[in-house]
Amino acid sequence: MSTQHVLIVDDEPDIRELLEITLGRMGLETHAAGDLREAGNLLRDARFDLCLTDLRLPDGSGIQLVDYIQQHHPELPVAVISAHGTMETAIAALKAGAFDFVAKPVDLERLRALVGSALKLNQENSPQQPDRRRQPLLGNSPAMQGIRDTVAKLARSQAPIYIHGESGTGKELIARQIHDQGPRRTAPFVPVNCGAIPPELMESEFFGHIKGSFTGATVDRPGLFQTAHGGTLFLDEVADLPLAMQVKLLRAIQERRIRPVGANQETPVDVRILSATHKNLADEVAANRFRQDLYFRLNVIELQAPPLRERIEDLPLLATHLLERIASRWGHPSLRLADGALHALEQYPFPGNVRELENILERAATLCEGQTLYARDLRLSPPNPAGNASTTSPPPLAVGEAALDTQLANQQREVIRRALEQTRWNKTQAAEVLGISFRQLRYRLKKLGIE
Ligand SMILES: Nc1ncnc2c1ncn2[C@@H]1O[C@H](COP(=O)(O)OP(=O)(O)OP(=O)(O)O)[C@@H](O)[C@H]1O
Repeated sequence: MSTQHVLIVDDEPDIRELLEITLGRMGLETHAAGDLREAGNLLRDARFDLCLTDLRLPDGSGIQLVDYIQQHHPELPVAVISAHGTMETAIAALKAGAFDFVAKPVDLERLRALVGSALKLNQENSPQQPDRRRQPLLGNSPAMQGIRDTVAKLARSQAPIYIHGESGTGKELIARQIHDQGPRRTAPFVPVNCGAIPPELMESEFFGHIKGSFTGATVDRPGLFQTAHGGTLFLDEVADLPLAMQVKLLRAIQERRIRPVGANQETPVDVRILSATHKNLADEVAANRFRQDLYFRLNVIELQAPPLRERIEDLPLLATHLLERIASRWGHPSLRLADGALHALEQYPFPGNVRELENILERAATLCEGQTLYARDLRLSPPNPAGNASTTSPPPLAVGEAALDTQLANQQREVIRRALEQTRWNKTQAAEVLGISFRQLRYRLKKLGIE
């Protein structure tokens, strides 16, 4: 691989030297500039793979350089070095498009991790491995196209992103895309439903614990931060975090260090934080249920996931895609929607958004006869304005009881397995996802013969 070039912009010779030595040891070629003007000249004359800039320069601010690079060299990742206590400027730099920041005094381990991630960005152009497990973010509505463009941009940065949107609008899918398209994609994406962890276990879930730290801690156990090291931690339903945990989380994010329960030492962690909730986080702050300082740290960049009813033009594409998924999961031949059924769906408000669409189609696929789903198979709750659709529907079902039972059992098995996989086999969380109690889940696992 050819040598990679890094532009270092800092007016302090000591820091420049430290950076040049550290990066040189990583096999990188460094070029240094003492101010904005010199940096501009170097950027015009040579090609760089990364730029590291101080925020305070003799002839201007590092944010100006971030802006300049965004405009003239959008492919070049730029990270800023901020003096301690200027967190707000560092956040402003992230908003301007810097991909990350490192605080002074520079922690060399952290610097090396940052440089490593930045240089992976340049390999982005290599063709992506097709990955069948990756779900695309579907929809050609202007709103969805906008989200895909923003995701592509945000994936390159390390800035915390807060995704706001109603339940089932695809917030987790968006977070996954940000992870999958960024330099951290080979490391884990760890989703956590903050509302599903019992408060007394929260600290140990997030930070891990060491053997003997409390009754039941029989082995050392890593927490979510350690599991996500090098990757992304997605805090879903972040508004549900208890206040005591919010303080600890803020500290972990700020210091980029955690202390496992019962440990004497802190451990450095390198995790990008994405978060989401269907609640209005600003309202939660106003009601003193969410800490303002944590809100500012999480909400550096906000993304809105639009409700399905506001981009109903995406429905045919989504429905086709979801039906393909259902058919292939069940080993069915392809399924299709009758025109009347599509029309009925287009009139429906979808309070549960894409997830609800998926559930409606899955249920309809169980109930329908043959390969076509008709309006009445959908069982939409409000009065169906496409009432005339029934005239185009076939006669009532003639499926035998036993066959229906088997289909329903298969469907349940499938949905439960998905919930378990999604929650990394955490039965308490899986029960929550499924909207049933833990006992009910245990009962069903036994009944359906799932181990
Ligand atoms: N644009 C989309 N394209 C394809 N599938 C989508 C899209 N949006 C959502 N989905 C699908 O809808 C389901 C719900 O999405 P997801 O879990 O990301 O929503 P969410 O907003 O995180 O939900 P919740 O608020 O309940 O946590 C998933 O199966 C997801 O794959």
